Amino acid sequence: MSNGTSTSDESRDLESASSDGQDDRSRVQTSEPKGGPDENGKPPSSDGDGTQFKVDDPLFSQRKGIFQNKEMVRVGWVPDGDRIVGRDGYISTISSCLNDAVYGGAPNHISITGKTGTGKSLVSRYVTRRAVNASVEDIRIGHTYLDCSKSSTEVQVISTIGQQLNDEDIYDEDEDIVKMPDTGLPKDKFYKRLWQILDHYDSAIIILDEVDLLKSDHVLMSLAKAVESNDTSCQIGIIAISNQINFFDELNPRTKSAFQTQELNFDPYNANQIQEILRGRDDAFRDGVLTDDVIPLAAAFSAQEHGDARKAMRLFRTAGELADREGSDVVGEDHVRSAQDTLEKDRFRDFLQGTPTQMKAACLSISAKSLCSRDDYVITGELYDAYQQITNAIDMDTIGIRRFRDILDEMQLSQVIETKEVNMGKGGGRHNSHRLLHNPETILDIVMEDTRFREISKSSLKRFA
Ligand SMILES: Nc1ncnc2c1ncn2[C@@H]1O[C@H](COP(=O)(O)OP(=O)(O)OP(=O)(O)O)[C@@H](O)[C@H]1O
Repeated sequence: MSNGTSTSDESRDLESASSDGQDDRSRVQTSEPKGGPDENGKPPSSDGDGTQFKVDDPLFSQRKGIFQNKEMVRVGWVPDGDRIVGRDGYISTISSCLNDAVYGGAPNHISITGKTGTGKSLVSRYVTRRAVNASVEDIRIGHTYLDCSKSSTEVQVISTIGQQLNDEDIYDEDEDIVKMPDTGLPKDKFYKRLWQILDHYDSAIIILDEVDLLKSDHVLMSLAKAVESNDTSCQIGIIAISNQINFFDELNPRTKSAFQTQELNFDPYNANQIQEILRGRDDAFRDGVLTDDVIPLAAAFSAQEHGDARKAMRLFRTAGELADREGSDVVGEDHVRSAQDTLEKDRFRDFLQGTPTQMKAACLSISAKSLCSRDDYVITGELYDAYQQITNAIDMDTIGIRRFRDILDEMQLSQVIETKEVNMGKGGGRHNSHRLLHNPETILDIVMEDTRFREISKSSLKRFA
């Protein structure tokens, strides 16, 4: 199998792999000792500016790490086609939509929906890269990838696309170099500069990931109509990606009429496909370090969440990092379980960050219930009782049942809980009943990080349930 390339513009992935694909430990190992011996007779090294350091510095391990090429298990790494599993049909449809760009013609716009971790970004970036490489002589294809969760206003989108495409000196009609700042210009000037930059290309493929997070869809219309409006001669093809299945139906009608797309919906993976995806990256690890259980277990955890390859890749990488950190020579089942726990905590911490204290108290109440009761589902009234006891115990304001229901709705939307309606039988009526989708211990650990909840110990929770 051949290695793919990484793209520098990966923005959603916060993991810190080094850009050359080597982890930091292997770089320490390759430092060549220079200069005279130290007080123990060992040769000292220099970091190039004359600072001396010892090769056997106890801060750093001299052992070989778990990874051979950690970059390959970074979520944003774009592999070659032989490592892409089960996406041939989508690859073929997207490539036919982009085909005209290869000759400098107009690519078709594409809208892609699908659950998280179904390969939408990967396949879009992979096919775009193939199209750019396949362009016929003298045809220039510009390509950009933009994460709209980071660039969500119209100006941010325009300036980011302009900056990414402005990779060499482009001159305007007055022979001045076109510069694309982040801010400080009226909107029409941003657009003018973008059109000048785009004129430099025959066609451009613009990937807008998380497009539902755009503050306004006007920018989609402007880009889609740019040639028709004589703003630029560059033929633009937009690949717009969203997790929200209805996003494209809900566009403003004017945008929808300008932005006609080939629609694709990516299916989730099954556990076997996830295993295959991970096996396609096992050479990220050194030979023989992965025990047999690692890939099936990581795939099973990810398959529980609709077959999310993003989660699988994170588990795979984090398990390796944990093994590396504890100085283990192998990655085992325990590392995958700990990775699952770490990632779940991170995810829950992200969710709770910035939410009101009331949300934390509500989370605590359902965690207490699910720790102490054999019944998976708890009706709203019982949860509210537990919540009230908790807020009273720590002398916190208590919200009314209506607002509490809103909080439960929010928890359901964020997939912290699952809610169903239950019929309590004759005279009992119908009630909403809720089930925690996470490990209650994990949630307790995170909620307890907030000092206001510290006085409630884990052991005392039972009395609230
Ligand atoms: N078919 C596949 N073959 C190999 N690797 C894959 C495949 N699908 C996804 N991956 C890997 O899984 C991870 C997540 O994929 P990707 O980011 O493309 O998903 P996504 O659908 O765009 O997710 P999100 O909606 O969360 O952005 C990446 O590391 C990607 O390389």
